Amino acid sequence: MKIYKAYAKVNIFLKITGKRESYHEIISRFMRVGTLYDELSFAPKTKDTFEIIGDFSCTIEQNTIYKAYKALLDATSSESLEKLMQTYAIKVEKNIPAFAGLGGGSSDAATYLKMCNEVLHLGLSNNELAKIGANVGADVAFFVYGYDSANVSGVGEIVQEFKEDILEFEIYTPKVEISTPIVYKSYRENFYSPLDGFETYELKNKSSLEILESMSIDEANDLFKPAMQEYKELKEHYRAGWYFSGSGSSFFRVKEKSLI
Ligand SMILES: C[C@](O)(CO)[C@H](O)COP(=O)(O)OP(=O)(O)OC[C@H]1O[C@@H](n2ccc(N)nc2=O)[C@H](O)[C@@H]1O
Ligand SMILES: Nc1ncnc2c1ncn2[C@@H]1O[C@H](COP(=O)(O)OP(=O)(O)OP(=O)(O)O)[C@@H](O)[C@H]1O
Repeated sequence: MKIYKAYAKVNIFLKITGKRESYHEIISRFMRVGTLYDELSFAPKTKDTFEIIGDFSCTIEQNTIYKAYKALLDATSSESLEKLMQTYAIKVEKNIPAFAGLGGGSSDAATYLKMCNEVLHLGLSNNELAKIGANVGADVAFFVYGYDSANVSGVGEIVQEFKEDILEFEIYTPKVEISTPIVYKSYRENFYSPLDGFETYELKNKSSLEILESMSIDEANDLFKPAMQEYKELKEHYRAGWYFSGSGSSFFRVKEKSLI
């Protein structure tokens, strides 16, 4: 059966620009990590209920793939979608670590939406799929569009392709289970200092390499300081010259060879 790749991302920069109810508005450069992906495919079922075959610590109901199925069913009321999932399981070769700030759950959800759209000929556009996925996870929209690099804003729903050279990354994910809501809450209570319009404009137009060469880890990512405050053990893992992705716990840096 066809294998679909669900790529990881890193946040080259992530700055908060305001609040929207319990969420935060951001401006962030997302870059896809070409060498790190989960592999999704349809597979024969081993039981009668909705089935995800793979190494997950969460329940089916908590799995972003199941949430994406529910959201797609809600949006389309497609009988063929129900039939598809009565006939096949979703098999996931999980390579992207969880609680890592690499968008693994969101990427799986986006890939699942695209797989169903393709095999069932649902004819949904990327805009429609991104809207359907928005309630599953803030990063789903980026993965639906499938850009190598993009400026992402709003609470993740505005995705604008950014044309630039793709970088290769080294990624280090310490075994620290970071909760995204806890990090955002700490940011709001202890570090809230939204970026203004001019600074946002400047950042959106700089290449990822320029950004990484000109900003420190805490300048590039507003969630780094709150993550360090809430998870003190992160300090043992930080090394000079590395950057922080999303709400963590992954650190990354550009591989030497992509600088040549
Ligand atoms: C840190 C990022 O990964 C950046 O790439 C995302 O902003 C977070 O993406 P995510 O883990 O998919 O987040 P979600 O599962 O949608 O949201 C989890 C929780 O994080 C907080 N949250 C998330 C996104 C956002 N723009 N503002 C927030 O305040 C909210 O408390 C929300 O309930
Ligand atoms: N398809 C999925 N893949 C991985 N984790 C999932 C998935 N669905 C639900 N989860 C649960 O979500 C939590 C972490 O999700 P995820 O791997 O997306 O982490 P993350 O690194 O925090 O992502 P982000 O970069 O969006 O912050 C864990 O509780 C995990 O069990």
